[in-house]
Amino acid sequence: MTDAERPAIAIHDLCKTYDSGFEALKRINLSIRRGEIFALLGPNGAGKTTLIGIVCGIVRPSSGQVLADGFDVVRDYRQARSKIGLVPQELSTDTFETVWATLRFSRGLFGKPPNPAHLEQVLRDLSLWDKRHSKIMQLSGGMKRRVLIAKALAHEPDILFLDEPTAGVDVELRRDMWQMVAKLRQRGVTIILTTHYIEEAEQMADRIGVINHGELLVVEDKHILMRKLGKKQLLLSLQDALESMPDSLADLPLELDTGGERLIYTFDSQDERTGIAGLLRRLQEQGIAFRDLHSRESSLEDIFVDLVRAQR
Ligand SMILES: Nc1ncnc2c1ncn2[C@@H]1O[C@H](COP(=O)(O)OP(=O)(O)OP(=O)(O)O)[C@@H](O)[C@H]1O
Repeated sequence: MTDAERPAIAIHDLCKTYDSGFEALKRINLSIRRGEIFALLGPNGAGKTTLIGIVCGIVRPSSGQVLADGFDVVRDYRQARSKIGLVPQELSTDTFETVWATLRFSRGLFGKPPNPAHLEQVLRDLSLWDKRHSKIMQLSGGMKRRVLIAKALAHEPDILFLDEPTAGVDVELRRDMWQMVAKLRQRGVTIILTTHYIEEAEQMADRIGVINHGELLVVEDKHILMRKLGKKQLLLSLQDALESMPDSLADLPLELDTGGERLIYTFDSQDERTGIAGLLRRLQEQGIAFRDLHSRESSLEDIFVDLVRAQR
């Protein structure tokens, strides 16, 4: 396999059972391509942080194998880890050290020779250059988050993990972060992120993985996922509210919404026959009049909620 063909991360039959006996990951198989932005989505407790922890060598797998750029994360821990930058969820950066010293030290930990020009670039990209001599504990929460990212990039990793990068950050920082992600991607860095803001994944990611109860439910190209699992809906605002769905319409994929004031008709966006003409005819026969109608397509969030619900 050439360098270009080798996946950034290759996960084979990965299982994790914590000492408590809790099975956090159940035979995960996943290959992350070089240079892609991969969004890992899942509800609370799904196993995302456990998975990231294993890839980054923080959590020990129970069985299975993970390769980062070809290096086994357990056996070749140092080489594997040097390929990876991790921006963790938690802020554990409250130190007396300055921003600059922290970055220099972090780079040194990975055995990389000093490179002040690289560190300067990272700090400038994150609007932290003016703060380089500040002690980290004196920075604001948003600035500390920027430092976490800078720290993860100090050793020039090829693979970057962002665990809930935008949870609780303000609009400006969120925008800066996404600009930075776009820039890193242009340089060929592989980016894996978890987020509760599914809209962000919808905008940024090339591929989406959905995990729940330690199982990967889907891994798919974002556009294919939206096309395959996306539904379209026709929303009809009724002239007069209905108390309940008339029996005569029970055979249709219809729901009554907002106190009987709206009918929602769901159809498959791939299907040529939408059934809308038939629906409108039947409504007319029933004397159900509407004052407005519009259509909407399911968002990634709708698809995500459906997938997780279906597993339950
Ligand atoms: N050290 C541990 N011992 C026992 N169980 C654990 C441990 N760490 C995590 N778990 C359990 O494993 C499951 C997965 O946790 P994990 O943190 O990986 O989920 P997550 O998808 O990252 O959730 P969140 O979105 O809330 O961060 C949870 O049920 C959690 O309680």
